[in-house]
Amino acid sequence: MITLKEVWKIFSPDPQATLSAARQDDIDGKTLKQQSATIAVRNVDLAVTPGELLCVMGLSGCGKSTLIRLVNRLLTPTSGQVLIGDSDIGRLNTAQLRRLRSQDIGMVFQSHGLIGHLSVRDNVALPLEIQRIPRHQREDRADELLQRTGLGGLGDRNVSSLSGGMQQRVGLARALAADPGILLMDEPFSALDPLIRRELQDEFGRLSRDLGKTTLFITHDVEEAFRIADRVALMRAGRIVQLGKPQELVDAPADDYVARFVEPYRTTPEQPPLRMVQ
Ligand SMILES: Nc1ncnc2c1ncn2[C@@H]1O[C@H](COP(=O)(O)OP(=O)(O)OP(=O)(O)O)[C@@H](O)[C@H]1O
Repeated sequence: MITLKEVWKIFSPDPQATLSAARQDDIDGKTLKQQSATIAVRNVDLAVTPGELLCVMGLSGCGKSTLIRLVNRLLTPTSGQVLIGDSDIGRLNTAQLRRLRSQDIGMVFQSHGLIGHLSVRDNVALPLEIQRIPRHQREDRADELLQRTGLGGLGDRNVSSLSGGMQQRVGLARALAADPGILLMDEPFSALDPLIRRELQDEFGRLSRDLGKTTLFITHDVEEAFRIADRVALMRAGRIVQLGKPQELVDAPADDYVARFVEPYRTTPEQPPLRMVQ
C-alpha cells in the first residue's frame, strides 16, 4: 500500500554530489558538516501492507519526520521512489497530488492545525467542504466521526474550548472524514499527558484496525510503538536498522543499538513480560 524503494533524502547545497559520495561511502560526518549537508533518509526500503499499523521510531533527528513527509510529497526524494498502491507519487501532476492528499491520505500531526474560530463539527467536515460535498451530508459524516472518536454531542463547541486530548481527537476525526485508505500520524500524542496519551493510543489502535486503515505512525517513544504497532521500524541516522514485530526486536535485536532501545522490554526471570509487548 505504501512502498519506499531505495529512498534517499539529502539536505545539502548540492544534494546529488552528496548522494554520489554517500553511495560510495566516501563522505564522513566532518565533511558533511563542512558542506552543511545532512543525509536525513539513507537508502530506505519499506513496505506498509494494507491494513497494517507500522510505527517508525527513533531518537530526535534520526529522520522520522522527513520520511513521513516523503510519503505525502511535502518533500521529494533526492533519489528513489515512493509508491501509494501502484502509483509513483513522484509522477503525479498537481491535480492528482491534491486528490491524493485530500482523499487517499489522512494526516494527524502533533500540532493538529485545527481552525480555532470554527466549531468542532466544521473542523471535522473541512476536507469534505474542500471536496464540495453538500452541507447536510458532510455534517452527518462529521457527527458520525465525532461519535466514533468519543466526541459525540460536542459538534457545536468552539474547537479552541477543548482540552489538548480532545483537540487531538478532533484532528483524528478530521483525518478520517474523507475515508482515506491511509493515515499518516506524526507524533500525534506526544504533547499529551501520559494518562490521556495511553487512552488515545489504545483507542486509536482499535479504531485504525476496525476501519482497516493502513497507518504509518511516527514516534520517538518505544512504549507507544510497542503498544500500538503491528510492526516497528527503528531508525538511526537516516537508516532503518531493524524492522519487525515488537517481540522480534526484543527477542532478536539486530545490533547493540536496537538491544539498548528495547532493553526495558527484555525479560529476566524476576521480571515478567510487559503487557504491551505483542
Ligand atoms: N529542511 C531541512 N533542511 C536542512 N536539514 C533538515 C531539514 N529538515 C530536516 N533536516 C535535518 O534532517 C535530519 C532529520 O530530521 P527529522 O526532522 O526528519 O528528524 P526526526 O527524527 O523527525 O526528529 P524530531 O523527532 O526531532 O522531529 C536532522 O538532522 C534535521 O536537522
